[in-house]
Amino acid sequence: MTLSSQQSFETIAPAKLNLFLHINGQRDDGYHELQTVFQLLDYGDRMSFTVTDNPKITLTPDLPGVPSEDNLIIKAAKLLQERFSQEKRLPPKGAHITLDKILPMGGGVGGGSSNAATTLLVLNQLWGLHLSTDELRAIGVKLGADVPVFVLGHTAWAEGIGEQLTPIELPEYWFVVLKPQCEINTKKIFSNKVLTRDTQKMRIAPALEGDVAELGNDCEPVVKHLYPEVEQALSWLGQFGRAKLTGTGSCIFAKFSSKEDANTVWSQRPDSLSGFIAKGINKSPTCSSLNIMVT
Ligand SMILES: C[C@@](CO)(OP(=O)(O)O)[C@H](O)COP(=O)(O)OP(=O)(O)OC[C@H]1O[C@@H](n2ccc(N)nc2=O)[C@H](O)[C@@H]1O
Ligand SMILES: Nc1ncnc2c1ncn2[C@@H]1O[C@H](COP(=O)(O)OP(=O)(O)O)[C@@H](O)[C@H]1O
Repeated sequence: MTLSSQQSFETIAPAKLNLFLHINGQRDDGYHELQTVFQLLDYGDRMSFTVTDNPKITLTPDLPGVPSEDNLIIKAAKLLQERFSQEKRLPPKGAHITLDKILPMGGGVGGGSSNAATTLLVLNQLWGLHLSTDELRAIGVKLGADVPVFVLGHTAWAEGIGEQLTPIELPEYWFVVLKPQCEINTKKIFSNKVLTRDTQKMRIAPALEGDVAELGNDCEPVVKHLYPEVEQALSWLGQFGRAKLTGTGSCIFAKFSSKEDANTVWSQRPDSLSGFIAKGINKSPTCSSLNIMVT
């Protein structure tokens, strides 16, 4: 049975970590050129989708602080509805979507982008649109630089503004991800005058595992300066391994070779730090259950 003959679908929208993040320049449109590795995690928001004949897109529950029209899920569904009308020349279908948000917002783990990509992948199939993954990636990048990697649905080496992707296979390590008590606006960090913007480009996705461990995040000095709570969290986690910022923060992480080691550190964390433990995965659960080939 294909998904287009189904009416409902439930899945996890996974989180990501940036195992390192280099900023190599700035384009004329203000966006920054990056090199990074996106590591997908086996931890994320639960989402469900039910097709409706009525063209309305509804989402429950509301996300506190995010008006419905700004929610990336609604924006993604509406962009896809426009394509539906163009391709099928029929009145568009609608959807009822539920979101069980567990990922910290403004945390650099890509929750909003992952929600948007999951919406594109699932509704593409439930509405019987049959757009290719490349077409969905092109729609996704209009919603945010981080969306295409979640459409690809694979841990990846990334360049450009984060949309030029090469899938890679990494060992499935465990990560302790800690969330200091602050949310960080991506734009605020990227517009900071003293942000490093001239890290030399690496010529190729390095033989990743060893090399990536040594590489840092160019946003870290600015974020540590503006948010002392991030600096404190980094020094606490740094006692147990190499601790790094993900994206523009505020979450930080360190890698462990077993769940037990990760748990030992997690159980000792200060009360001021929330977060989660997760395993690194190569392929996203949504792409696996939708039988999408990674290319
Ligand atoms: C920095 C990264 C690294 O993974 O992650 P987060 O910390 O946000 O998760 C991403 O590139 C963020 O992607 P995303 O959160 O989708 O960003 P967008 O909505 O496209 O952009 C938000 C703002 O960040 C700036 N921006 C974003 C990406 C980029 N390559 N250069 C930029 O200068 C732009 O000012 C833009 O207005
Ligand atoms: N579905 C969504 N989930 C989370 N955030 C969303 C969503 N839609 C819009 N947003 C907005 O995007 C901002 C950044 O989202 P998020 O992906 O959680 O953080 P980050 O980009 O730091 O990983 C949020 O603070 C919120 O204002």
